[in-house]
Amino acid sequence: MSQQLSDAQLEADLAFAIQTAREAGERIAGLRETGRWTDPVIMGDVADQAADGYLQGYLRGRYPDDGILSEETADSEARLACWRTWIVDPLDGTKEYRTDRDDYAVHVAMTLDGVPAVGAVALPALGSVLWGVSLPGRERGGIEGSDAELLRGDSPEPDTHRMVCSRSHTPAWIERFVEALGDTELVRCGSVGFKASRLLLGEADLYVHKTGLKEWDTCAPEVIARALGWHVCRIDGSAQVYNQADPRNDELIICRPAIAERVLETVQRPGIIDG
Ligand SMILES: Nc1ncnc2c1ncn2[C@@H]1O[C@H](COP(=O)(O)O)[C@@H](OP(=O)(O)O)[C@H]1O
Ligand SMILES: [Mg+2]
Repeated sequence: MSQQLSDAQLEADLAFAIQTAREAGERIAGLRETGRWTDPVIMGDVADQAADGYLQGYLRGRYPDDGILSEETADSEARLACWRTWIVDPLDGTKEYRTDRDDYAVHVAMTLDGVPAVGAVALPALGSVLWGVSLPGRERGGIEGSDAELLRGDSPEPDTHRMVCSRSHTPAWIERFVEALGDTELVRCGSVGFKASRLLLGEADLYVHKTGLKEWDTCAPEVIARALGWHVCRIDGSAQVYNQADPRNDELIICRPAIAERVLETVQRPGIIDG
């Protein structure tokens, strides 16, 4: 990172991420509550567009020189030249939103030269927003709209690990992985942001996914997990680099640093995810 973000700018960016994630989330929760759309797919599309329009309008107005990468808007290579790029998922966990479940989220993150910096994950059905700053040396995170305290990555390990995995894109290798890791039970739910929130709220310990993720799925959840000292990496152990020309990044591991080596050794063992 060649340039430095001032403390004042960091505060403003964080407040902006929290506010816009919360307000976009309130909009899509409200849309669903109206009961106006009886076709769940149409309702999901309407919510996607409503949240995206809101986020894009706010972002373009406030930060006209920053890059934007959103799941719901045609991509532009202009963002590749930007020091600051916002990466947003207006509705993560679309399938769950459509089926009246609580496990969906709005993600708003900001990256600096591809490094995750600021993030907010709104959980509209729960009325809360998790937030974080993951810049090295300036890490901090928390939750608004809830009395809960977020768990740090060095919090004690339970004897049996609870691993969150996708409800609707459950990979075939997951049972092999869980058996090889031992003492692990599966918790299936939607949305990357919602899954990361399970770890930070003490309801799960580990998240491993291999295929189909995009930068907007992982960026804001990664920021918050890193901000609280959780280990976040790809399946080969390397760090995600954001604002790439191809937003498909596929993989994500989030776990406590204390078990990172064991998780990586198990997931990389021949025949586990490549079998
Ligand atoms: N195998 C796969 N193929 C396509 N998309 C996938 C995928 N695995 C995860 N995703 C995407 O990652 C997000 C979280 O998935 P899941 O809820 O299954 O964990 C979803 O984003 P959206 O809901 O924003 O489309 C989903 O589309
Ligand atoms: Mg998504």
